[in-house]
Parts: sequence; C-alpha cells; structure tokens
Amino acid sequence: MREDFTTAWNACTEYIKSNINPQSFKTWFEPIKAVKLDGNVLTIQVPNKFFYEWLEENYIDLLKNGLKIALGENGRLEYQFMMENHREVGKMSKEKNDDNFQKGFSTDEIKNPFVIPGIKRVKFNPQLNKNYTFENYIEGDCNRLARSAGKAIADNPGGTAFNPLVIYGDVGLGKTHLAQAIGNEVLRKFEKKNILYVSTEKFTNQLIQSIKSNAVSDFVNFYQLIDVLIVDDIQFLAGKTKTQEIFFNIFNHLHQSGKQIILTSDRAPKDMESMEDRLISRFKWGLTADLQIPDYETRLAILEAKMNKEGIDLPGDVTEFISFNIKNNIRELEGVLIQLIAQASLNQRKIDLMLAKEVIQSFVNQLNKEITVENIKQLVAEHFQVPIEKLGGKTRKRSIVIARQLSMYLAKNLTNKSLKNIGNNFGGRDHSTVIYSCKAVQDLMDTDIIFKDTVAELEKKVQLSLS
Ligand SMILES: Nc1ncnc2c1ncn2[C@@H]1O[C@H](COP(=O)(O)OP(=O)(O)OP(=O)(O)O)[C@@H](O)[C@H]1O
Repeated sequence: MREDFTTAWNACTEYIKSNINPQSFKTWFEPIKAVKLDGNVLTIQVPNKFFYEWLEENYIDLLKNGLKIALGENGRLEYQFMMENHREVGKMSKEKNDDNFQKGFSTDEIKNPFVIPGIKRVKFNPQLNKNYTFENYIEGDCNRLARSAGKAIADNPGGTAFNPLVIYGDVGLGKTHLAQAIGNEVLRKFEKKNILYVSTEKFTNQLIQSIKSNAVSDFVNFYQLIDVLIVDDIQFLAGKTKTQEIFFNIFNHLHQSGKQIILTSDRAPKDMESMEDRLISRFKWGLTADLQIPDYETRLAILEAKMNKEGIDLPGDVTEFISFNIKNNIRELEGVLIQLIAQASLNQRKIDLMLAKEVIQSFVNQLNKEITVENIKQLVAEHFQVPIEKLGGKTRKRSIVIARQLSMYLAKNLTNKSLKNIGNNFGGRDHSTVIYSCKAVQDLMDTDIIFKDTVAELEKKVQLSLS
C-alpha cells in the first residue's frame, strides 16, 4: 500500500495539475516530494528556499485548494528544503549562521512552519546591528537632511521619493549607523518586511561564489525577494563590471516593484569612478544626502550620549577637550572614550585633562603644540562665520572689524607674540593698531555682557585647542 503522504500529495497535485499549464506544473510541482504526513500536517520537500518563496508568491491558492481536497479543511502544509542539490552553494561561506544567502540555501532541513491558511513568509535574518537606532543617532546640522529622509523612509519604505537613498560622507561619520537605523526602524514597524543589510564586499563575494557554483539566478532571485535592501560602501563596486551588471538588474527589479533601496558610499554618485553611467544615473533617482563633519556642540552631544550608554561620567573639561580636538571622525571620538576608560581602570588612573591629552595624542598627530595667531584667527572666523582672509584685509564692515579686533585681543593675551608680530599677521598692521584694537575690545566687554561671554567662550575654545 502506498504511503499516506504520497496519496495525500497525489490528490493535491491532481487538482493543481488540472488548474495550471503543463510547463508550470513540470517546473514547480514535479520536483516536489512528499515526505511525511503527521495527522493533518503534510510535509513536502522542495529544492531550495527560493522555490518555496516562489510557490508561496504564485501558487498559494492552488496549494490551499489542493490541500483541502486531499486533507479536508484543516489540512496544513510544512516545508523542508532538500540538502543534496545545494552542497555547492552551501560552501559559499565558511562562517556559520552568518549569512542569509548561505542559510537559505544550505541549511540542512530548515523547517518552515508553513501553515495554510494564514501563511507566514519566511523571514531572513536582516543582518542588522540592533545598537544602531535613530534614538542614539544624535541629530545635528551635519546630518539633518539624511536623518530626516531616513525617518520618512522608515515610516513608508519604498513609498517616498527617496528611493534610492544614497548616504555619503567621509570615514566614521555615521553612514552605516544611519542606514542600519532605518533598517531597524522598518523592522520594528513592519514586522513582515524582509530587510537585508549587506556590505558591498559580501555582496561581491556571494556573487563570485554563486558564479562558481552555477547559481547566479538563485542569487539574483534571493535579492529580488527583499523589501528593504541596504548596501554599504557601494564605492567598492568600482571596476567590478560583472557585479555592477548583476546589481543593476537587482536594483531595477526592486525599484520597479516599489521596494526600498538604501546605499552608502564614501563619495557622491557623481564622483564615483569606474562605475557604469547607467548605475550612477539610477543612484541619482532618489535622494543623495551627505553627512558632514559634526560641529563642536554635536560632537559633545554624541560623546555625552556614548557616556550615558556606558554608564560613565567624565569631568566637563575632559569631555569638552575631547570634543574639541577630535573633529573629523566619530569613531575616533568613541575610541578616545574607550581608551580613557581602559587606561583609568587598567592603570588605576584618574580621568582628568592630563590623561585625556595623553590618550588623544595617540589618536591625533597634529594636535596644536602651542597657540598660534593662525589658530585664533581660524576659531574667531569660524565663530563669526566670516572668511578668515578678511581678518587680514581692509574691510570696515562691522562684523569683520569686531572679529579682527577680537582676534588681535586674544592673540595679545594668549600668545607671547609681540605687538609687531601680531600686527603682521593681520595684513601688516602696525603695533598701534593692535593696541587700539585691544582697547576697543576691552571697552565693548565692559558695556556688553553678551560680547563678554563670547570672548570668554572663545578664550576657552582657544585654550582647549592646546595639547
Ligand atoms: N550622529 C551620531 N550619533 C551617534 N553616534 C554616531 C553618530 N554618527 C556616527 N556615530 C557613531 O560613530 C561610529 C562610526 O559610525 P559608522 O560606522 O556608521 O561610520 P561610517 O560613516 O559608516 O564609517 P566608514 O566610512 O568607516 O564605513 C559608530 O559607532 C556610530 O555609532
């Protein structure tokens, strides 16, 4: 007597066969084997995960009806993936459980609790780092546009004009954090969506492996099932013609299907070399948002947020000193904090300005050794938002005159330069002009309390820039 599961599956496929064309039946149902019937749960074996996804997307009603005929109203279906056919693909990565692509195709006996009715889609592991969220992504002028576009996407993935969202910026400015925060937020809000974060390097390696094992279409199909695809560091696609071509196809498919694409890069699409024009033009379809170097206040806020997370408290002058001196890379800002904590606990040292200076020395080579007139001019020009060269010029515009006089005042009080030398640094002015400027600043400080605060703030900034 034939086994029950074969009988049940035959009854099911009998119905399916009479309702689809022979070619589709041959392609999608002949390779399936029934392997078990447990009560009203029929287990079938399919060649791979993609196969399963395809059945779910395209033939679910047929399967439901067929199963009803074979097992009655309460019939349920469970899936197993075949192992034998996928050894090749299974070799794709040595890391275990690291990679969806590998997992989807190679895991021995993934059982999908595929229940009819009320079918659930199999979820990939999105490969997201849970620590990267919007809550701990501090907002500043440097990232406002990218951050708010990211939030809009997280509310409506694939449904905004920001598709793709290309986030670009220098090393360590938070591209990965922001891209993953979007992924985590989508995951939280839309539990059913398939999200995947992948680095360009991993994407390329997967592709190479799939070419070797003759499974490129499986690779493409896998990526085409994703609802929110996040690809990090796409500048590494440069010069990789085949990877660009496949990525182009995946991009088009996802975009046309209203799926969200988020890309990060260390440069703007227009500056990407050795990249096909058709890809670059697609990168420009949505929004390209850059991350700039955060200003002092934002760096301080980021540092304080990290301290909160670590549960530590540093003296104000230390946090100010770090934030002032580590300007270009937030990863370095965190690095200094970690070093400080490590030094303090390993060497039993108190965290103070002295230790902070030592630690920072190992991160930044170009700490200022002494206050220079040039430093002062730079800080004052930044503060008043005037071009630095105007400080040495002839302009009599009030904001520039004040910035110029204040720079001279600070140079006289904070450096040991002579009046003549200071004057030379301001377009060859003579020593009496420097004296006059210092007096003008002093008078203004005596009458304008806000100006006095500004001078104190700038003095502090100049001193913080000292190592
Ligand atoms: N606005 C921010 N608020 C809080 N933390 C931030 C912010 N921006 C960056 N960081 C932190 O700085 C570190 C570096 O960020 P991230 O790895 O995202 O940078 P990246 O731009 O992707 O760097 P790379 O170019 O090296 O890939 C991370 O730990 C991240 O959490």
